[in-house]
Amino acid sequence: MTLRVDIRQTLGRFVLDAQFVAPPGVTVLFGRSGSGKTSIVNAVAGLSRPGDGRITLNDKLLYDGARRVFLPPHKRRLGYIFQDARLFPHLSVRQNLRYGGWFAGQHDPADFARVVEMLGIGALLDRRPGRLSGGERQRVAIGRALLSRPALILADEPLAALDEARKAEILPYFERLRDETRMPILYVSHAPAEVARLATSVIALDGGRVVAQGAAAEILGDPSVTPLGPRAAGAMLQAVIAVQHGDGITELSAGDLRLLVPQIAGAPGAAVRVHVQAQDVMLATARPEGISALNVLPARITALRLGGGPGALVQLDAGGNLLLARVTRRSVAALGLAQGQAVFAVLKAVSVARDGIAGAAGSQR
Ligand SMILES: Nc1ncnc2c1ncn2[C@@H]1O[C@H](COP(=O)(O)OP(=O)(O)OP(=O)(O)O)[C@@H](O)[C@H]1O
Repeated sequence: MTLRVDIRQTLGRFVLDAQFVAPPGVTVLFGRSGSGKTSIVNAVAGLSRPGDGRITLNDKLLYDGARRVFLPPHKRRLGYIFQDARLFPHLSVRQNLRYGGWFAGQHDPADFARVVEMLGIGALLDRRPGRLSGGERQRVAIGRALLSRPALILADEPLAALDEARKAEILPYFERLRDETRMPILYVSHAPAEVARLATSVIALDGGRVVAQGAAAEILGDPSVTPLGPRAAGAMLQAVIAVQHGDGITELSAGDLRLLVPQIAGAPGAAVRVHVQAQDVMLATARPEGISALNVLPARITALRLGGGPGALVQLDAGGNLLLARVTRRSVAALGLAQGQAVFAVLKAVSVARDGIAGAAGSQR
């Protein structure tokens, strides 16, 4: 699946002027509030009509301003997951799920059973949505979207209305959606941890424009792309489980790096992704001794971005992986940090999530 978007739209005083290509996988529209994420989703869904441009999904033309083509929403084969689950309150969970299949013109019992099992909603089938928790309702909404056999799922901040515990409950289901069904998803988020866990590619938005697009690790590791500001910056490393140590430590391998994290479940070889927030990385010009941090990584400075205030973002190459460190300008001057310099990165905290079919999940400090 490849979605191609090239649209211009004036919404009051806001001008959306966005061009991007969403390759297969989870493409996250990432940007602060008001950057135009929902406006793009609405245009792709056919809920709004851009003033000009073109939208295609594979070979299918959804919208073409010049040729006056506008495919109505129900002909676009899209599955929707909103912030609020929007289930039919008078129907049972089973009927809500069947509605998805009915919309696709078919009910495949094997498919139904597979989706119910994947989302762990078998025990809820006879309940009405009013008697479900927010997290359960959202799992049913994911199931309903899947069973409509869409060509693309649109997920507009599907976790935003949930508390932290419910978010942690739902995120693994989106990972399973990504890794097991390979369903293409256009996912709206302004939460860096969510982006680091789920994104295959990232489209960074600012003021209605695409400021960067590319593979998740590359965009998240770029100090010049900080849609939410440098405080929220953080890199994502793709790794595999290398060794399960007897003392409750898991050793990961990422490029030429070895990382130690508190134990996460999974067999050696299982793919994981590691989110390292820039504020959790300290820099030293010599290898620090007598330090409690498990991960002190040799690295090289590849870019430096000085902010307008007291802060600076430093991009590092550590064994072929991009990392970001947030330090003060004062430290940059005191340590004489410069591009090309060899340093040691001290990781104070990382979080680890599954990545790919054989993955494992967990989050550690
Ligand atoms: N129909 C409309 N008329 C006027 N202005 C609009 C309309 N729709 C959206 N806007 C404006 O366009 C801008 C982008 O809105 P949009 O909802 O796409 O942003 P967003 O990135 O999804 O934000 P959020 O994360 O808060 O949902 C906002 O400034 C909004 O006020």
